[in-house]
Amino acid sequence: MPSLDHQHSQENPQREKSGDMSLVERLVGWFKTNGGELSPDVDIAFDASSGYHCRAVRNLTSPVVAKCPLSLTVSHLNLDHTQSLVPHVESPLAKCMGRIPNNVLVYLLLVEQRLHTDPSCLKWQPYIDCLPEPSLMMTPLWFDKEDMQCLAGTNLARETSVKLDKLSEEWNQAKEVMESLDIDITIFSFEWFRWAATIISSRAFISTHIIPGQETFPILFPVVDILNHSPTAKVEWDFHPFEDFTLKILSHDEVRPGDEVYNNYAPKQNDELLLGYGFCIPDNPVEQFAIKMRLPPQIEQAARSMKMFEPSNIPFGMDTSFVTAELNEEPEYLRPKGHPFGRYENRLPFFRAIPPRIVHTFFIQALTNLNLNPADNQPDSIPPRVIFETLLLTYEAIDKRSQTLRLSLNRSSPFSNNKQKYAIIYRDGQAKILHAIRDELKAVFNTLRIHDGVPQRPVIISTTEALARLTAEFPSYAAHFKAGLEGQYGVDVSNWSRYSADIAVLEAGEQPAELSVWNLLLCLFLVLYQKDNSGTTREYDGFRQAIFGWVEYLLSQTPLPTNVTDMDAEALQDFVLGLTGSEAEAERAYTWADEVVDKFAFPLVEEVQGEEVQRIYMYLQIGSDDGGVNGWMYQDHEA
Ligand SMILES: C[S@@+](CC[C@H](N)C(=O)[O-])C[C@H]1O[C@@H](n2cnc3c(N)ncnc32)[C@H](O)[C@@H]1O
Repeated sequence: MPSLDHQHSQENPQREKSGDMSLVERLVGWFKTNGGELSPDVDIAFDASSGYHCRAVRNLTSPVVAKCPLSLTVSHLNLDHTQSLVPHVESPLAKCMGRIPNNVLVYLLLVEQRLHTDPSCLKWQPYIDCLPEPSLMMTPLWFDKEDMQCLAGTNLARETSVKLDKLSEEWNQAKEVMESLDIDITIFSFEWFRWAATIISSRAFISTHIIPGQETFPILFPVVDILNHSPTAKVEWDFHPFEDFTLKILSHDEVRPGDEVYNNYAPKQNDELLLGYGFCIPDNPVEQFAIKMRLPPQIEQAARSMKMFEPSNIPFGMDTSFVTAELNEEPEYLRPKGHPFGRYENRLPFFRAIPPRIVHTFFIQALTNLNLNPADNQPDSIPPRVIFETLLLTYEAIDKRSQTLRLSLNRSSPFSNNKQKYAIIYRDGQAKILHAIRDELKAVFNTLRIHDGVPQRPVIISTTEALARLTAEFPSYAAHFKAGLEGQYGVDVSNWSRYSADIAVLEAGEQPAELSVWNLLLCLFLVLYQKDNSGTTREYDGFRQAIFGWVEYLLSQTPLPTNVTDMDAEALQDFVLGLTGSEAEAERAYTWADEVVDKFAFPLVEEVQGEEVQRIYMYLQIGSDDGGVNGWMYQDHEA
């Protein structure tokens, strides 16, 4: 297959010169002669970064910038000889009507108009000659390997290959149909097919307003489509059905001579702009982060049978319309604070960035993780423990996603081309949103931390705080436990910051230890609690001691196991002072602690002196006091 450049330079050397003003003059002449209107106050200019565009040459005397009659439009309809809405073109492609989808037929028509050498077949030549060349195409469909690297970690990286696959499938099917109809396909190729698809995605309008009452299809309006996009342009699209389309600038008297006159393609996010048009808007105000998520089918089925998709069972005051909405492949969007579309209704401020369907998905998973029956939960009084689990699952998913799309700091190297420039604008904008939402969720964890004292509300703690409580409440047991830690893990327990630093280092290495420390600690806590209850050691005055309160809470969530794991109970003696009970009791305590850790412990990355370290946390509350209706969940936590 000859290369594109070679192919088109052979046919028409003029076409090499994008920006050639004689081509524009020819286009405008042709347009006006055939019933189009272009304001006398504007001209068409060209620059390398945004191509042809419209510019005011003087103050605008009227809002009308351009008006294109239906008769000049390009669409598959031109191949349909049974209609009289638009002129017909004589083309063998007419035989493909009904055999090739309309949106694909228009690609073939464009390629034919672009490459056919017989002038008598060319209906829109002045227009086609001004369309950007393949070498100027900027959408990811035209990215090379290096350009694609700029999209690494973004949703568009995948969508680009999905779109290319779909296009290639459409091309293969179209080719098959043309061959079966004995159409000469020498001028057609996938490369030109891709060019035509890009022309349509970057400049076609939808037919709905000019040809109402018919299935929607893409339609090109020559000259009107020369205006570039600005998200702040105030314009009116004035369609006269079956007649013409006029593009008007509202507040036209604000446009100064020399200003670019913009269209507004409607609020579009950078993924849509980049994929369809090949450019992006820096700091695009409507930018969101697309996310697709489904429950595993079995869990979804079970949840449905438990009526969890009934609107009356949707928690947190969320909008319930998603339960009846058609499930499709469309993504949903994470919305950062201050988004112009507003955020999602939710009684819990930290969930307002997240679409209700996604929160609901994690809510169901949270109930599953906690072995709770949905019927026991009133949607308007969900226990904080369940809220916390939902938050944790949401955070973990967003945190994981944000690992694959890091914030890029101090980008200093220049872009090697405009494709990369726009790809990076999009990529960095996406990373900024994702990390802002991750930080918003993470801020809740920061408020739930305690560093000292007996907590008066549910908390999250690492083994550092648990050991500190142990030292305060049971000093001799703590001393024994710490000696065990030093001996077994080589950590320095002489003060809490040294311990934290050492355990974090182990966590990052090949033998992470904090889960095991939790296991041992909880085992000790239980032993202490049981001793106390049996009245053999000391008096227990209920909630004044955090450790006993925590054990009671954990026992309410995870009862003592009936089956125990075999273990070396003697090894426990290095940590649990005076472990004189039966071996079976020690094994039971250890098994219980293991189950609790397995179910409730979670990793959280925190920043210590500018470095990210991972610690293992537990959610704990004292006894049954879950923080009440005005608890942490209803506060707005600053990221
Ligand atoms: C409808 S056409 C506008 C006319 C186009 N400039 C041309 O040369 O024919 C849309 C294309 O214009 C360019 N474009 C539009 N708005 C832009 C903007 N704000 N910044 C950069 N390029 C823009 C993109 O290449 C886009 O695919």
